[in-house]
Amino acid sequence: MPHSLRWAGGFVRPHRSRLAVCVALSLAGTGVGLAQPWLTKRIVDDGLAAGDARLLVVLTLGMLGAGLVSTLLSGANRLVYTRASAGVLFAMREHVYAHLQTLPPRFYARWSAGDVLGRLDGDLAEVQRFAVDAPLSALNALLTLAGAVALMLLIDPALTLIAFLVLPAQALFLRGTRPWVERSTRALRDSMAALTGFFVQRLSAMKLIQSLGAERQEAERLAALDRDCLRRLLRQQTVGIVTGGVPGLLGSAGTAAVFLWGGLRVIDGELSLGALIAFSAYLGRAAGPVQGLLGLIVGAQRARVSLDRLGELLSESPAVRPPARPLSPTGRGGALSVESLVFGHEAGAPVLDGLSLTIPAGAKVGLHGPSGVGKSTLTDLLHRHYDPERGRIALDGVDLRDLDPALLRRRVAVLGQDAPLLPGTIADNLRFGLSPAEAGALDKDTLTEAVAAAQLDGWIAGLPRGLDTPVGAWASALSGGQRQRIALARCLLRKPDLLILDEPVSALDPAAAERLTADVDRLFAGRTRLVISHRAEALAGCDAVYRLERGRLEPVADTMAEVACASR
Ligand SMILES: Nc1ncnc2c1ncn2[C@@H]1O[C@H](COP(=O)(O)OP(=O)(O)OP(=O)(O)O)[C@@H](O)[C@H]1O
Repeated sequence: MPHSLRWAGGFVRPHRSRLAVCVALSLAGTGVGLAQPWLTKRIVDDGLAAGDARLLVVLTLGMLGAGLVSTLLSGANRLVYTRASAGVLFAMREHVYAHLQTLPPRFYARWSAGDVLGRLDGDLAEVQRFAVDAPLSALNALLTLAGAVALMLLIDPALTLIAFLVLPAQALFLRGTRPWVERSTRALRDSMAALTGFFVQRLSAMKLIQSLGAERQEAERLAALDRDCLRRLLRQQTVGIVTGGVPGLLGSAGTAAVFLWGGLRVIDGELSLGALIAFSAYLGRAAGPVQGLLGLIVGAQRARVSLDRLGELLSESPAVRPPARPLSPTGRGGALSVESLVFGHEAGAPVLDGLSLTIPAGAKVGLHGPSGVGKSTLTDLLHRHYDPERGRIALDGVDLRDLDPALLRRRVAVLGQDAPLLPGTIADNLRFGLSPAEAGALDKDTLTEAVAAAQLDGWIAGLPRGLDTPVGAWASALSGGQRQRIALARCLLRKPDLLILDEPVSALDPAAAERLTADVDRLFAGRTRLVISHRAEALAGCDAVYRLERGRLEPVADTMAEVACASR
């Protein structure tokens, strides 16, 4: 917890001056707020009871002025506070997102998107509330309480004692019900996270749900989650009603006692009516801060749970680290050399076990092998999503671990079987990943050229908005072939030295597969290519073909016969 609090504190620190302004505005607001009951007392006792009309006018105007100042102060406070509080939340979220961007595919295979989203959303907000709101609320509450108590003591010390007799009972009650509050809140948050997870998973698998006719089961599953959420929501509300109601009742008993004893003293002439009215107003103002302070303890416990959950996410370590002093490659031919590579996803179970491969600059090499043998794992290693456990991978003679990962991924492009696109236009997707300067330097002619080279020009010319056509949130309105060709045009614009084609034609029919292979060969002629495929069309024209088996590569003499045999 102390370490996590330090982590959260690091995001609050840059906003200290804004928060100090909030405290100053709160102080001023509290002062003005506390002056109002005092003015009421003077209006009743010195204006009304004494029949002083001039003083009555002055005090009433003072009351109006105090109301105006109080509104302005609280408005300004709210704006400054929102700026600081949102700044803290956004900075924390950006920090967690930056960490998520360093995590390997293995992390995304293990964690559900709903779970990560729940932590990015609910847990971060909980921590932000505690880190920013709690100190300010505590300070505000303490100041208001101290001011109210001081003024109550000034009006009547004995009455103050009577008023505060109920406070220990209220405090004890709230303390006792804390675990109940915490349990019900946690249960509700779990249930809401389950609902978020449901939508994240189901929306991306809607086609599957429809294809398998699982709509009814899924609707029932959602209804069950809703019922569970409603049950927990009602329980949390019941807890809220009780934990808010009982202290409220105790407070009313305290107020009744103040009015009874204070009223008797007013009747006896020992206390003025205005003093009793002002006293009761201060009593009302003191009750809120007390409950607020007790509520902060519950807030701290909730924040602790959220900090733990965020800590789990942040303790996931990146699989690779950028080198302290990256080396610059001497050549730019895209020659690849893999030496005695050993790597496994689980300790002691290597997927690649002593694999060696050399691809001279400009050569096209093919690779195939049974499903699950480690072909995609090899691609992930070549793109440095992981580092080898043993052995070495070098691009143009430089170990990948010595290259800046961003530069490596510019020089090595992967065209996979599913070419995911991001929301935006076709042009946005073509420019994706380029720096603003590079993207700005790409004029429409260059984009059109790349699109024509990828044989998308006919299709794009038929679209009313051409390259500015949005691809939609999931790009599901495009065919697999169209998505793949957009990805191919994107690869072209990045001008890689080494192109890895991981099952590039698996979604295409034989004729389209042949066309795509021929286009890639034409567009990337002279550049190094590694083609991973089960399909003979994709492996056509390779300088050498290897079979991946038991973690190593075996050269294949007759590619076509081998692949045809493997695919039977
Ligand atoms: N994130 C992961 N965590 C644990 N094991 C994994 C992970 N990714 C892959 N594996 C395992 O590593 C092995 C190689 O998987 P990989 O995806 O590289 O195979 P592949 O040859 O590309 O298969 P396919 O041709 O079916 O795509 C498989 O046994 C797979 O279950």
